Amino acid sequence: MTETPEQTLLRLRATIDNIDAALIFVLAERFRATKQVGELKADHGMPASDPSREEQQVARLRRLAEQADLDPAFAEKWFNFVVAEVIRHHTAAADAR
Ligand SMILES: C=C(O[C@@H]1C=C(C(=O)O)C=C[C@H]1O)C(=O)O
Repeated sequence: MTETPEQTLLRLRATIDNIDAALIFVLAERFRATKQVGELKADHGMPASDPSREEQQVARLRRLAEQADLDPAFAEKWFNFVVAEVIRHHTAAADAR
């Protein structure tokens, strides 16, 4: 029996909801790790940001995005958005010392 368009939409949306949930958990794990990096940096007077590391990460993520058929410019934008928030946290951790 073939699906109706409404059933197809519901099925696809269930997949989207699962993926969104997975992204939230993955992001939470990433921030759990970067929080520890922020505390380490604050404890040892290290700078909040590391532009050369970020450059390497962007190059790697752009390559991965191309392989995955994802727009590399979008991957870079997403990374920069996340890193800006991480650096905000690191700066706040250093200021709190
Ligand atoms: C997490 C770090 O701090 C900053 C945040 C990064 C990130 O979120 O990937 C990368 C480099 C740094 O600007 C780090 O230095 O590794």
